[in-house]
Amino acid sequence: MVGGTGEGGTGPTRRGIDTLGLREATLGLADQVADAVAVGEAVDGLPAGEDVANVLVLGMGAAGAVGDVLEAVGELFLPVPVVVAKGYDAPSFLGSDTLVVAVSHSGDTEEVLVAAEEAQQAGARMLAVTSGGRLAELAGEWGVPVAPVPDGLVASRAALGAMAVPPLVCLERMGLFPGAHGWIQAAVDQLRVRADELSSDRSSAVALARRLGRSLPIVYGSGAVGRVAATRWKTQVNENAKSPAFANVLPEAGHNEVVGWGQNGDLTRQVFQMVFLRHDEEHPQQARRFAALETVLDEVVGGIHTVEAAGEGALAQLLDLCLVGDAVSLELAAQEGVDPGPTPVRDDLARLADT
Ligand SMILES: O=P(O)(O)OC[C@H]1O[C@](O)(CO)[C@@H](O)[C@@H]1O
Repeated sequence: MVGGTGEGGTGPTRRGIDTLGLREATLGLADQVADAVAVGEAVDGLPAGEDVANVLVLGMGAAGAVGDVLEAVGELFLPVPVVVAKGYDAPSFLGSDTLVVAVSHSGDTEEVLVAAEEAQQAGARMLAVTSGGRLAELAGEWGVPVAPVPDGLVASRAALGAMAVPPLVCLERMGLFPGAHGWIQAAVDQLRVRADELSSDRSSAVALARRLGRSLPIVYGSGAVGRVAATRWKTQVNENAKSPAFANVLPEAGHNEVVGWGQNGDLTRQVFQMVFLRHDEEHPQQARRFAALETVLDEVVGGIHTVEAAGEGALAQLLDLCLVGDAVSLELAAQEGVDPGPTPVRDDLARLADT
């Protein structure tokens, strides 16, 4: 369910330009997840699961989001901690009892390659998730198993299922995530239902994008599921709609960020709208806090919208929220006439940093 306050409403929508075909790839998440199960099952030469003390995921941007998903799953289901490293450096606990999952769609993301080399030198057990590039070459040299990302997935940010699911299946095969197949199947079932709804011109994503208009969204989620989904919403709005967006996690934000709301309310009301991501895993006390937050924020933001996850289990609900956010980001792009594919500012940044 998507609901809320604020201006706008449903109506005929423009699909706009989409040179990479991100919309089709995004709405195909259910098939992507289902296909990725077979990829995870086919990975050869997995390291032993015995005595794995921790899991370290290396990834940047959308591949870092894969790490966030694995971290949330770890928090909810795994007997060992999962940590995500989004940068050049691997954490100091890295050792032979660490399972390192190096994720890069292109296989050429510099930070991941540097941290993966460090992991290899530390004698970590490794798995690479990539469609090729230098990471695939290194994996070949090191004898590291690879979960291949299939050709045809247009960008890292449209390959969340293809990159996150094989490691989950591998974790199950290594004895670290019993029941993974069942939770993944529940996610596929829900993603099919959601994609049906989202493909309509009068979908909840179209309606929410219209209400958000040209405001800056601030996305709040709670717990592991809400934290990861809110961050994914933010980054997808950034990358697809090329718009500023922000995310924070409850209950922590209630202890600091929320304290700043109220001052300059005339200004914040013109600029920001809130999106609350709700799910069945949230702490009962959190439900009361969301209601209280609506009262506190009502006067100082342009609108408050609630998106409720559906599906059986935490993984289904997490991916469900991600899919809605992906769709909203694409609708925001369409309604502003923005092509979601190219990311010129990031390309400029990389060029400037390399000169
Ligand atoms: O999965 P990859 O290819 O490592 O890309 C990770 C991130 O880096 C970029 O390719 C470029 O910054 C992003 O599109 C992506 O989110």
